[in-house]
Amino acid sequence: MDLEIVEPNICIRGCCSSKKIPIYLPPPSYSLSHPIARGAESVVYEAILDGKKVAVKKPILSTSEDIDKFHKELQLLCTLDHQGIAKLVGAHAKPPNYMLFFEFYESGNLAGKLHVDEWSPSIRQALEIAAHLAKALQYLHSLGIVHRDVKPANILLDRQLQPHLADFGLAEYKKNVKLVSTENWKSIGKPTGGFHKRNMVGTLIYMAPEVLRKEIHTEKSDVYSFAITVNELLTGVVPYTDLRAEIQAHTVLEMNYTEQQLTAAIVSEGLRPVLADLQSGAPASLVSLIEECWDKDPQNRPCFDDIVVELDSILEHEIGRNCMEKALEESFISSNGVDAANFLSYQENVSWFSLGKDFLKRVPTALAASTWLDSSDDHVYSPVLSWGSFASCGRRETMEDRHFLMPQLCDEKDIHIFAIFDGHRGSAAAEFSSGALPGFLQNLCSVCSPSDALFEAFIKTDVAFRTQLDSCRKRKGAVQKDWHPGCTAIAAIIVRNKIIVANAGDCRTILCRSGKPYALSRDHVASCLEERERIIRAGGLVKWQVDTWRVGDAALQVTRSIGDDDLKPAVTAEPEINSTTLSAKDEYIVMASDGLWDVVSETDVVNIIRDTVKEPGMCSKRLATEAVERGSKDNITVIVVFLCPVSTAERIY
Ligand SMILES: Nc1ncnc2c1ncn2[C@@H]1O[C@H](COP(=O)(O)OP(=O)(O)OP(=O)(O)O)[C@@H](O)[C@H]1O
Ligand SMILES: [Mn+2]
Ligand SMILES: [Mn+2]
Repeated sequence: MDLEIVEPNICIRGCCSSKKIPIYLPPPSYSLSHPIARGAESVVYEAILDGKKVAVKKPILSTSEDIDKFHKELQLLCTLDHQGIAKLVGAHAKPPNYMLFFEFYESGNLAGKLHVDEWSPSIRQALEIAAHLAKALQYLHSLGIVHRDVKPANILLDRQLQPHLADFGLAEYKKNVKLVSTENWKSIGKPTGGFHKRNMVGTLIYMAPEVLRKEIHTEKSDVYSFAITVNELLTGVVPYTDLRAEIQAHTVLEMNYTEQQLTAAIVSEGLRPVLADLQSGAPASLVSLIEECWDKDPQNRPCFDDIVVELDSILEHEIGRNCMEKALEESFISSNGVDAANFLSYQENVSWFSLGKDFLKRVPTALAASTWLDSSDDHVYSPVLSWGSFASCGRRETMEDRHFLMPQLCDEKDIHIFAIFDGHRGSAAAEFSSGALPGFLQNLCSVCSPSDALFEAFIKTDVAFRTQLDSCRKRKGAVQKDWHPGCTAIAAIIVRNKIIVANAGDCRTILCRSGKPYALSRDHVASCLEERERIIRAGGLVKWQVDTWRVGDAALQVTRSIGDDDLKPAVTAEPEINSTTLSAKDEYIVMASDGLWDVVSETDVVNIIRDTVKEPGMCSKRLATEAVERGSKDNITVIVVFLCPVSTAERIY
């Protein structure tokens, strides 16, 4: 952006000057459109400057100290030029309007991206953001500047999701930082109850122990905040929001935990956020770098010169790994003969999901008028839904669970479908079913009731999968003859105030009604007498093997499933269907694969959700994490659907 510079380009006080950035933008060159953020100390607007979209930060000036602060921020910004730092393009540095003009970053700040958009970056994306950020901080520190407010809300993302460090409101030359004086604390906010509290908590979770003790802030304190931020990026969890019970409260943000308690725990007990876990794919070297960076002793934390080198090498390794996997896939695809060594990778390379999805042509949305809403009754209770999910492979090496969330089926705002498939003997059946079931349901919704549609869709999906598997077997060598993948399935349809759950296998759905859990499905396992008798009547074989009742030679524990063609028809795909009418007493449903229910009881689930921020994605994640911690050895998938509005205060902020 080449803007005309009016000489002398120096502020009234003589402290801010620049060769490139105009300090007195003439009012006709810009127009503010609307505020996009309101901070404690400023309002940020979207604006147009010389025909280009920009962001304008306009400080709230109430005292002469505030004007000093503006000059300091401008002075620093004029000296900075780095692609990892939010770019200042101009200023208006005289009364009555003090303003800073920045390049506009389209994807907002990292806090919003993670917790409002629920973006979950790949390991590679997270590493790239961390590396860019580390370089920006390395640059700042090389100029002798400490930022002192590194946190996701101050990291802006452009369209390509590259990070740009922003908000130099607290930045300072190292030589000028004496003590973190109360002056900084004063400037953070006038202590007006709720706001003050919220702002303090939002900030203090990123502050290093020495800063919390009001000792000196050094560049190592930025290293600490950087570590908390990168860990948040990897886990997607707001720091300290899923603390264990031993420390009194589960969530800081619910304010059970006072600032003083949290500060004390961080400073004296060495409390830190839950570290990113290796199961999620975070490289071990990255996890230990985070731990080093948040060491309680600033001297033990590495400097950004070292962090940059380390992150670059972790990133290179990660890219190398991705390339190798890709090369393997490609070499596989280009080789025609599929030999035994390739067999495993073949199973994984057939896209069973696409096969399922393309199995029948879906009805164009406009045509698929559902009859489910026809029996309209004007006075029925209508629940207000919000939903979220979380899936983890837990301690297993592979993930065989699949799930889908299909709110607003066929654009109907009152029809929602959610489903989980738990694969066994490979993930093929689960993958295929998650692709195929929605299409079948969509086709059936205009011709039969929701429960009939569910019943039919389960059967059709099972037949389709086994047909598909057969035709793969016929293509010579493609799929082994004795490979019989299967999956359990649970699906819930919510139509206005009715919920209908279809289940085949041991996934489970519960409804929390007046604070108590009610099962909306029954587990189909061989340890259940009724199911055992049904299998035998259908000509199947049930034996006590090792520790429990199991079906057939495959020794399956579940008695109903999609796929498992060696055990058909005894192991049926016919679902059992339950339904209920919802009222204001109904709070939420939880659907999960057996990986959760094996170790967490229905009552525990209700208790855990009670203590978790009321955000369905976070509740799902919290339940799955709990199951892993309790030693679940299985894959875990959880879907939480709230049935009544949850106040935003109880959600994230
Ligand atoms: N250049 C920009 N492009 C897009 N959004 C921006 C830009 N600058 C700021 N914002 C938005 O405004 C918010 C506040 O900006 P900034 O942190 O600089 O202000 P602040 O008043 O110092 O805030 P705080 O209350 O955190 O101290 C950012 O988190 C971001 O969402
Ligand atoms: Mn900020
Ligand atoms: Mn600020």
